[in-house]
Amino acid sequence: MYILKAEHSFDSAHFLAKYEGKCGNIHGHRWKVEIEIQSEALVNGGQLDGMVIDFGDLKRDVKAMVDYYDHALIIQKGTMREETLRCLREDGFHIIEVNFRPTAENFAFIFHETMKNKGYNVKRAIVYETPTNSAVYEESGGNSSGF
Ligand SMILES: Nc1nc2c(c(=O)[nH]1)N=C([C@H](O)[C@H](O)COP(=O)(O)OP(=O)(O)OP(=O)(O)O)CN2
Ligand SMILES: [Zn+2]
Repeated sequence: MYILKAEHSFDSAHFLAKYEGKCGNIHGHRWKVEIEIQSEALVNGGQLDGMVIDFGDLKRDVKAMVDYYDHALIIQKGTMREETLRCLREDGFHIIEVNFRPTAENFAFIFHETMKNKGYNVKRAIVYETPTNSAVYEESGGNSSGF
């Protein structure tokens, strides 16, 4: 089994609604995202000879995915007053509303599914919220579709 890994980071702020403690306040992270893809075989012949896929293509797709969240305030829908949201937006702040609680676990799942939907055979997605805290999502039983 071959496993390729690409990583990219994004900087964004979030808060955990209904969380008792400091993470209930707006705070920022440099989120690091690692995507691993797997393949039993390598390409035979041509430009991709000896590769699973070109690292350049994998890196481009991971970067595009995480760049969407870069330098934004990520808010779970329904956890901030509409008026506050409107004022922040009117003042030019970049707000991204998501329909999940913005935890490392949920981001790991979202990034796994996003890459899978692009056709990659994703082994796992790892999201570091801090240099020492990370969450992993992988499908139980493995996944053998895609690249
Ligand atoms: N299982 C999870 N637990 C927590 C998550 C999460 O995504 N999944 N997230 C948070 C907060 O967002 C928080 O930012 C992380 O908290 P913490 O580990 O306390 O990080 P710090 O590096 O700021 O901790 P210090 O020890 O103060 O340096 C909470 N839990
Ligand atoms: Zn946090």
